[in-house]
Amino acid sequence: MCGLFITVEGPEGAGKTTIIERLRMDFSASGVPVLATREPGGIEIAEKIRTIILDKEHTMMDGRTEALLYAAARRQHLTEKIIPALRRGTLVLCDRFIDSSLAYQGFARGLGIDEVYAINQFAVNGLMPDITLYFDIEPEAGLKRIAKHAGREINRLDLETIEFHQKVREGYKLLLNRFPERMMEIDASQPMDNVYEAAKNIIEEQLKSYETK
Ligand SMILES: Nc1ncnc2c1ncn2[C@@H]1O[C@H](COP(=O)(O)OP(=O)(O)OP(=O)(O)O)[C@@H](O)[C@H]1O
Ligand SMILES: Cc1cn([C@H]2C[C@H](O)[C@@H](COP(=O)(O)O)O2)c(=O)[nH]c1=O
Repeated sequence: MCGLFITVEGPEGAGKTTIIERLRMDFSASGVPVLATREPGGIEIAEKIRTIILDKEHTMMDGRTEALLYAAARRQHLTEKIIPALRRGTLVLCDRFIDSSLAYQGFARGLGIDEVYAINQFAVNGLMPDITLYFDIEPEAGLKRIAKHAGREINRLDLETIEFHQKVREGYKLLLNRFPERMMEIDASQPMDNVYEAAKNIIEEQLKSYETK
């Protein structure tokens, strides 16, 4: 695989989507081929799965069903969009990936990080991100941001209890210890420009070491 695969993770309202869009525009303007995409979604089949998972009416959805649907959406997104882009040498910026499943379904939902990792290994077939930027924020602060964000639809996962969102953050902290070689933490409670600069610097460093390989 030739391109660089960067994922951005974190609790709700950490600023992932906003910063990815700014990175996409800036890298693209400086001539770097870049693709910004998201999970669950990014392509038609996965966007349809997203609608099913996040529908507020689906309160009866079983935790394992939820985990399998995220993994299925991921598989299709990888094969149809991410892998072809990486083969073309593109910088891929993906809003959430496998670590969301580990933190939300594995830890917060209580299915087990190892169990959810196993079903996801079947989905990704060994393809892991080169770098994962973890945007850290207290869930209360992140949820306040999205409540203020005009036009941001509130989905089934947003409506989970504050304890659930705190467990998501705790889950991410466990993952930082588990994958120190690829996961890097950024304080996302900082002003937007600082978060952006921190993310951009890390990616530029990666691009440099990648070019010298
Ligand atoms: N560093 C920041 N400081 C203040 N507000 C921010 C910051 N970053 C993002 N925001 C604002 O917070 C809101 C949520 O941002 P964004 O949608 O990028 O978060 P997200 O991490 O993608 O959320 P989710 O995963 O829940 O979709 C937006 O209104 C955005 O403008
Ligand atoms: C990929 C993935 C996502 N989730 C959760 C996290 C969020 O609550 C929603 C996605 O909404 P966003 O506004 O696009 O962030 O889905 C999850 O629980 N597990 C996953 O694997």
